Amino acid sequence: MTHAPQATALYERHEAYIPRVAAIHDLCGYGKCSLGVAIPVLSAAGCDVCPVPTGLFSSHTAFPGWYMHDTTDILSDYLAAWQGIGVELDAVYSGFLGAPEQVDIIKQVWDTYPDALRVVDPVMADHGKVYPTYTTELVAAMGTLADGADILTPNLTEAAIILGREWEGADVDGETVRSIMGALRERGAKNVVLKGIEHGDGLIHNYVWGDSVDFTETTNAKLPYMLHGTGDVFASTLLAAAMAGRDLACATAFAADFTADAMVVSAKQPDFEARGVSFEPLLGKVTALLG
Ligand SMILES: Nc1ncnc2c1ncn2[C@@H]1O[C@H](COP(=O)(O)OP(=O)(O)O)[C@@H](O)[C@H]1O
Ligand SMILES: Cc1ncc(COP(=O)(O)O)c(C=O)c1O
Repeated sequence: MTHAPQATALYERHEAYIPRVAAIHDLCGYGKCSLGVAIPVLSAAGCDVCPVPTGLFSSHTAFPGWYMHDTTDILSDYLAAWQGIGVELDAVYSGFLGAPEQVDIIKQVWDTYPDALRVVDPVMADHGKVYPTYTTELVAAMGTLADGADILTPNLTEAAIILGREWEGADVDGETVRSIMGALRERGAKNVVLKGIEHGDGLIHNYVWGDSVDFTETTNAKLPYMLHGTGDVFASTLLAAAMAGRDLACATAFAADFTADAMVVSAKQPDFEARGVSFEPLLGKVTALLG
């Protein structure tokens, strides 16, 4: 007998209610990523997005000569002021961070809002390499944040770092996928979405597994180019679908399809490989999640 994967929604959407999401990411002046993706995508899903900037960047670090301003010093007062005016949150979505102290600040936010959904995109590395602004301390701290997530969305490099394992490239077999996801769950992550796996079949595979979803795989044709910002588009659309009341199997499939569609739109723009992923014309698909 075959067993159809089961999944239950992590967030129950009530028709007239607008959920509030704290988006804890950097702000980039140029390049499609982080808050520049999270704010429009979650807003299109009818969420009230409250940004917490972890840093200010002139551009995505894929561009040479980028400038960064670390905002760690302002964050405690910034968040205390929210408490002063009684801000309530339904979800806390963190991504690219500027310093290890920011992990403690996010854990304080979790403590302040114990019922809010904790979504951790452990943005810190790709293709076996840590991003240039990430120190050893920040990488270690990010691992502890991953352990407290309700939804954790690492790529293979980030998963290997969190688990202290060797990065084996993007082409890993099904047994390795289960072993990585099982180990991340054992450390404490409730649901894991493992992104960007290849099995040499011309497809990109994403996997989701956790307390609220049986082990499920989604596949998309692998497009013959890479663009910066796709990780943020994937995580933001996944959360948009979850906040619209979709279960994580549906949300993962939605995110993978949306990201691939955005990559196709991007390829029609001038100089597209430099400008990163363009998703703006597709935001109506996110709003349609509410229909
Ligand atoms: N070349 C591609 N073709 C199709 N989908 C892609 C491609 N690159 C990325 N994606 C989609 O975007 C998701 C996020 O990928 P990626 O940008 O590699 O994440 P990260 O930046 O966090 O490593 C993938 O899991 C996949 O669904
Ligand atoms: C400033 C900044 N923000 C966010 C990201 C994450 O971007 P991506 O979605 O391309 O993984 C990066 C990656 O290098 C970055 O440099």
